[in-house]
Amino acid sequence: MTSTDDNELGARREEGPQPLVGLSQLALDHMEQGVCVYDADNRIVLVNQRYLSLFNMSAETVRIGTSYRDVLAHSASRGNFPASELNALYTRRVKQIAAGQPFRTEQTLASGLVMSLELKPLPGGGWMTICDDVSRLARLEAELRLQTERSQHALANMSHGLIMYDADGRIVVCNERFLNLYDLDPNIVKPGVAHSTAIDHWLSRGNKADMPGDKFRDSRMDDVRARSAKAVLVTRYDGGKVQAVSRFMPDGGWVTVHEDVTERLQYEETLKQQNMMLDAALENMAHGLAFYDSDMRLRVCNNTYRQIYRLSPEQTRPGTHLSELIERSMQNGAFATEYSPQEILETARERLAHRDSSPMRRRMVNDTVISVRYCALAEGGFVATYEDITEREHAVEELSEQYRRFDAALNNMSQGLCMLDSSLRVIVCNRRYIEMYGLSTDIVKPGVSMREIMEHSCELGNHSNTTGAKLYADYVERLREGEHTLHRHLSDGRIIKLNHKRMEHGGWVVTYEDVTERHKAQARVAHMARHDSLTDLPNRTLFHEKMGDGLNQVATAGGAMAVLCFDLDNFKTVNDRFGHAAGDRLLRWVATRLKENVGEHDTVARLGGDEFAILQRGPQPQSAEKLASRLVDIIAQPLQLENQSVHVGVSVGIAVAPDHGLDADELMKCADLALYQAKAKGRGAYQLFEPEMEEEARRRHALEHDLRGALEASEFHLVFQPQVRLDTTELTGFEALLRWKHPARGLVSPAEFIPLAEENGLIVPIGEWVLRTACATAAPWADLTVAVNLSPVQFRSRGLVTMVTSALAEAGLPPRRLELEVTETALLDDSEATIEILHQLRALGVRVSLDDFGVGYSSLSYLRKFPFDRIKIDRSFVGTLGESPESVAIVRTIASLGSVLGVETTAEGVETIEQLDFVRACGCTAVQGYYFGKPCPAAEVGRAIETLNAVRRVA
Ligand SMILES: Nc1nc2c(ncn2[C@@H]2O[C@@H]3COP(=O)(O)O[C@H]4[C@@H](O)[C@H](n5cnc6c(=O)[nH]c(N)nc65)O[C@@H]4COP(=O)(O)O[C@H]3[C@H]2O)c(=O)[nH]1
Repeated sequence: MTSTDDNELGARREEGPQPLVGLSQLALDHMEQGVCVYDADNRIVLVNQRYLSLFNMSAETVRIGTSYRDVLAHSASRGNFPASELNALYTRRVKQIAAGQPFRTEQTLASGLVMSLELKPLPGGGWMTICDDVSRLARLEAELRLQTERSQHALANMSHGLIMYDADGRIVVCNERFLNLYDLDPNIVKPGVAHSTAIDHWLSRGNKADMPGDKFRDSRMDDVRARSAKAVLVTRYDGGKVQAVSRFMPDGGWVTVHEDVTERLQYEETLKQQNMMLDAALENMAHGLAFYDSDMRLRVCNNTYRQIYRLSPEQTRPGTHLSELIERSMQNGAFATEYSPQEILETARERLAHRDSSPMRRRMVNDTVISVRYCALAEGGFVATYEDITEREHAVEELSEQYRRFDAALNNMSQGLCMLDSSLRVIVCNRRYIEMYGLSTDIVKPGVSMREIMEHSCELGNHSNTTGAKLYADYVERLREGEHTLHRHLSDGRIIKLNHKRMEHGGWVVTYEDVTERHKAQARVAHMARHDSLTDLPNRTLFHEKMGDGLNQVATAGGAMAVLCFDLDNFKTVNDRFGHAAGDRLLRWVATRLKENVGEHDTVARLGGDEFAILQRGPQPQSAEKLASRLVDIIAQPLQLENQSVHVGVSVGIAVAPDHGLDADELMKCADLALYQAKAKGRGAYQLFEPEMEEEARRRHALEHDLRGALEASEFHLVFQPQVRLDTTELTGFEALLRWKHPARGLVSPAEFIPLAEENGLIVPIGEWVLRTACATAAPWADLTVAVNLSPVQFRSRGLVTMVTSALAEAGLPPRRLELEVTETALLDDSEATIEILHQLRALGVRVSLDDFGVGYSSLSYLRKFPFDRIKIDRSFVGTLGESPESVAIVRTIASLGSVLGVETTAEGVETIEQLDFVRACGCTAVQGYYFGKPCPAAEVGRAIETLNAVRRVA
C-alpha cells in the first residue's frame, strides 16, 4: 500500500481492532485480484492497491468514502469505458446490486486488459466488487485453440493414416487419410470406439493381413498387450499394400501410423527385376565385360570375357590381378603369338593413365579380332569391354570393296548423280555431275551446300538471268513439293533433266541427265506429227487446229477468215512421167509459191498428196479471191523439171467464215465443194463457195444413188453412131455410146453420169455391160467394126483383158471388128501398166484408138509409146474450125502426124459439109459426126447402114 493509503487506513484503524485491519489490509494488498468494498450507501469502505492499478485509478480519487458513481466517473475518465455510458452503467449496476444477487461481468479496459468483475451483495448491507485480470487466460485459451487447430490440420493433411487409442483401447482420434486408406466408415471408426470394433470394421471392408481375420484380430490385441511396436504389412481392399507401425505412449495409449507402400513395394520389385535382368544381361552380353578395382584387380566379369580369354570361373575369381589374368589366358592359348604379357599390361596401364578409352584391336587365335576398351571410373578402378569384331572387320572389308565398286559405278555413270543430306549438303556426287556443269572439284566435295554449288555454277555462267541465291530459293521451294523432275535450260543451250528422289532416312538422290538431244528429237517428232515432212508445211492435223483457233477468233473477235483448198491439176502426170523425186520437187515448188504469197499470220498447209490449203485472215472474200487468182496464175507458169518445161495448174475452192459457217468441218466441206466446182469448170480456176453447190452436191448424190440401181433395173441401152472413111465415104463401123433412161429423170447425159460412175467405180460393171452388149449387137453386122469407150478406171480394175476376151468369145465377134477407144487420161494414171494392157488387147487382135486427142498434154509421147490404130481428133477442134485458127492448126497437125505415123485420123463432131471438106483437106482419114448420122438405137442400125450406103453411092 502507498503512504497515502497508509493515512486512509490509519483512519480506518481507529474504527476497528487494529491487528485485524492490518492483517486484512495486508492480505488484500497481496491479492492477485482487485477488491473494493462498498457500504450500503455505495461508498467505498475498503479498496486494495491491485484494484486501483488494474483500473489505472488514482488512490487520491478512489479511496475510502468515494462514492461508486465517482469511482465509475474516474474509471471513465481513464478511458476504461465511454463517459457517455456512465449514467446508464451506474444505474444498471446499482439496480443489479439492489436485486441482492451476485453477478459477473467482463470489461475490457483502456490498458487492453480484460477484466472479470464479480459484484456481490454483502450480508448486513453493502456490497463488494472483485476484479480479476483474465487477459492472460484468454490469450492462453486462444493459443490452445490455435495449437489444436494446427494439430488437427496436420492430422488431416498427413500423407499417412493415423489412429490413436487411449489406455483403454478406445479411439482418441484418427485422421481422414486413415479412413480413406481402408475405405472405413467415419460413423463407425470414431473417437470412443473400441479397438476390436475398429478391427472388425476394418476387416469387413475387404482389408486383410497375411492371415485369417480372426487370427489377425487376436494378433493385434496381443501386440497391444505386449506393447510390441512391430511393423505389420496389410493388404487394402483394392490390393494396395499398407505398412502399419504402432508406438506406445507413456499413458498406456498407442498411435498407429499407416503408410501406403504399394508404389514403394512395386518400385522395389521393379528394381529387383531390373537387377536380375542386368545380371542376366551382363552374363548374356555379346561383349565381354570386366570391372577392375584401382589396383587392377578383377571385381566382376561376365561369361563372354571368360570365353574370349579362355579363362575358367576359378581363374577369374574376384581379386585376381589383371597381370595374372593376362598370363593365364596366354597360357590357355587365347592370344595370337605376337603379344607379350608385359606389353599387354603396359598398354592397359598407359591407356588408363591417359584416360584413353578408344578401342584397340587385339588379334586372338583363329584369326579372331577383339576390340578392347578401358574406361576409367570416377570412383576408381575401370571397366574393360571386349568385343569380337571379326565379322564386322570382314563386313567392313566387304563394304570397302562394295564402296570401291559403287564408286567405280558412280563415276562411270552416264548420268550425273548427287546425294544430298536433309540440309541439302552433298554427301556424295559423281564425276559426271561435276563435268556436266563444269564445276570445280575444289568446291564440290562432300559437305558443300547446294547453295554454294549453285552460286559457283552461276559464276561459271551456266545459268542466265538469275543468281545463285534465287536459283537456290526456287530449288528449295520445289523440294518442298516432294519428289519431282525438273528441266534446267543452261545458257549454252543444253537441257539437263533433274530427278529428285527422297532417301529413306532423309535427304535426296538427284540424278542429272543431259536430255538436250532427246528433247530435240522429241521436238522433231512433235513437229513431224504436225508438219508435212516433204514441204515442212503444217499437216492436216495442225491445219485443223489452226482453223479451230481462227474460227474461235472470228466467233469472238469478229472479222473473217477464208479457207482455200488447192488441188494440182496435173500432178499425177508429172509424177508418172518424171518420177516421184520430180513429183516431190514439184510439191516443194508449189509449197514455196504458196508460202511466199501469203501474209505472216496466214497458214499454208499440205493436207496430203497434191492437196494444199491456206487459212487467210482479212476482208473476205476479196482477199481470198485475189490470192487464189494470183496463185492460179503463178502455178500455171511453166516449171523446169528434169530439163523439161512442165505445166501444172491448180484449182482452188474457197469458203469463208463466218459467211459459210463457223464449224471447221463444215467450212472444209464448203471449200471442197467449191474446189469440185473449180475443177469441173476446167483446170486452173478458182471458185468461191456458193450455197447452191450444196444443192448440186445433193443432186449428185441422188444421181449416184440412182445410178447404183440403174444396171440392175436395165435402165441402160446403147446407141450407135456411124464412122465413115473419108476417101471412099464408106461406112466402116459404129461407135457404141451409152444411154441411161431414168424412169423419172428421163434421158441422162453420159457426160453427166459417166464421171460420176468413174468416181465411184460403178463404171467397171457398167463398162463390162457396154462391151458385152456392143459386141453382141455388132456380131451380126457384116464386116463392120464396133468402137467401145473404155474408161481409165477400167484399166485399173483387174481382168480387163480377160473380160474383153470373154465378151468377144461370148458374142462370136472377131477381135479385129472391135475397136477400143481410150483417152489420154487412161494413159496418165499408170502409163506403164496401161500400155502393157493395151499391148495385151492388141495381141488379141483388137484395134485400139486414142480418143479425144488434142485436149491432153502429152499426147505425142503416148503416141510413141503405143502404136494406136487410130487417133480421134476431139470434136471441140472440129466445132471451132470456123472461128479458131488454133483449132485449124491443131487439126492439120494431128492429121499430118497420123499420116506420118501411118495411123488413121478420125475427125469427131463433123456436122456440116464445110467441116467435112475441111477435115478432108487437112488429111483426116475418117469422120464421125451428125453429118453422117446421130447415134441411133441398135434397132435402127440396119437402116442407118442402108442410108449410108446410099449416100456413098450418091457420093
Ligand atoms: N455435138 C455433137 N456431138 C456429137 C457429134 N457427133 C458425135 N457427137 C457426140 O460426141 C460424143 C462422142 O463420144 P466420145 O467422144 O467418146 O465421148 C463420150 C464418151 O467419152 C462418154 N461415153 C459415152 N458412152 C460411153 C461408154 O459406154 N463408156 C464410156 N467409158 N464412156 C462413154 O461420154 C461422152 C459423151 O457421149 P455422148 O453424149 O454420147 O456424145 C458422143 C456423141 O453423141 C456431132 O456432130 N456433134
